[in-house]
Amino acid sequence: MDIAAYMAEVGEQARAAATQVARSTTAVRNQALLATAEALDAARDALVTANIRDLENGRRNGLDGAMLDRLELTPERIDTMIEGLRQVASLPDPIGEITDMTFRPSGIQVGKMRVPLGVIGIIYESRPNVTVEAASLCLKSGNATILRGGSEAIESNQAIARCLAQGLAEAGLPESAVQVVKTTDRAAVGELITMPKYVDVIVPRGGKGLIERISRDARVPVIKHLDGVCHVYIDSHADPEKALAVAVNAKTQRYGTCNTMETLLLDGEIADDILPLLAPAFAEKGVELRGCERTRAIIDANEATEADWEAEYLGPILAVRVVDGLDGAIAHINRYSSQHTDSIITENYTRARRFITEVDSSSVMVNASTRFADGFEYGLGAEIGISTDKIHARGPVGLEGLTSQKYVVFGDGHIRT
Ligand SMILES: NC(=O)C1=CN([C@@H]2O[C@H](COP(=O)(O)OP(=O)(O)OC[C@H]3O[C@@H](n4cnc5c(N)ncnc54)[C@H](OP(=O)(O)O)[C@@H]3O)[C@@H](O)[C@H]2O)C=CC1
Ligand SMILES: N[C@@H](CCC(=O)OP(=O)(O)O)C(=O)O
Repeated sequence: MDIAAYMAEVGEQARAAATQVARSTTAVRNQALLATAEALDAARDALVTANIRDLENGRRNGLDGAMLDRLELTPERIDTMIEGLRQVASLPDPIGEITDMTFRPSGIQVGKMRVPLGVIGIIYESRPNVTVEAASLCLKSGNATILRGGSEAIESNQAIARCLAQGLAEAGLPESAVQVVKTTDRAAVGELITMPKYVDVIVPRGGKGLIERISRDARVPVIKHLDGVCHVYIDSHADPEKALAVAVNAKTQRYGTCNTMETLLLDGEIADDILPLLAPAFAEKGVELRGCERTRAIIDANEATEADWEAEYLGPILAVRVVDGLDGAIAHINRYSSQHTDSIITENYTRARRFITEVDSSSVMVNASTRFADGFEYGLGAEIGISTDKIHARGPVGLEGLTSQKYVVFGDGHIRT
């Protein structure tokens, strides 16, 4: 396959489709979402068969249990994808909303209209359900999409792509409004991120390898959805019961997500009291602790090295460090955090305020688990992911994050003097 030619064709078709999607009505886009839900429901057998092929290939290629779990399409996960499409259809349409209308002294009326971004390219992990989530949010917000899922999910994603094409066609929208890249060759990623003529923005969801590639090569604006090296800091004014509950939840509720805690920080003043409570709770869950010297003087833990403070384990391992108060915690977080999500456990109002002001991450929390960093939990209805960028969207990105605003001006033959 000539990858450059193939991707140029995909891009050209997406650009043409974007115009049609942008001018379609809410009802038509909702019809496409609901018809896709029906198509998925009717294609359950085909989806499972395609997914079994992916799982078999994955096993042969040595994928670990966590990766296989993310790859799997169970009947319940197909239900959730179908339900997700229906939920997105029921969300308010952000497109076309005009706000901030004011009359200027000249007599013209100036406001802002919410509009789609155009063509969005999304590069994401081997989780077939993300194909449906990303496609549905982009379509609802009036965009065309080029989806490049993880290579291990290629068969499942192509089966889902057929359902999306069917849903779009039934609503009278071009099938190329959502295209799933047909090749696993990473050269296609290289093309996607260097086609500003056809692609308006790239959303990369992934880890270190993807970060390096995007930072080096992208020539299209990027909204990074990257790794989560998330922290919980237990302050000396923490309520021990809350500290225990939050720390255990932030690490163990789901190991493989970007908002899972990877490093636990404790104020030296309370480490002696809290660590002996935390250690058995983590041991019970099978979490390996890697501690600094001060931690290992209090509890049994393996030795943490510099690499552990930077690590995103995505598994049952936790780095633990005893720090000198809030200053030590903020310094550690701003040095090692990936600016995704960080939380302080404290009953002290002033320290909580300092933490949320001085920690430079997309979500900063007080007495809450980092696992809450999620579009659904924040009330956005759904999310495309969690932006670790500062512009154009930061934190969980829902429909609004996939749009922009343009100025609209109403006159009545007004001229500037
Ligand atoms: N912030 C957020 O919203 C989210 C962040 N993540 C992060 O993703 C990571 C886990 O997912 P994982 O699947 O391991 O991520 P990877 O970065 O390994 O893969 C994600 C996607 O990027 C592609 N990719 C990776 N490296 C390159 C490269 N050098 N050139 C071109 N394409 C590349 C992969 O393609 P291929 O299949 O070819 O490897 C895949 O499609 C974690 O760091 C997690 O925090 C995950 C979900 C959401
Ligand atoms: N916001 C999500 C996590 C983001 C996500 O999808 O991560 P992943 O499971 O690594 O693809 C959640 O809280 O479950």
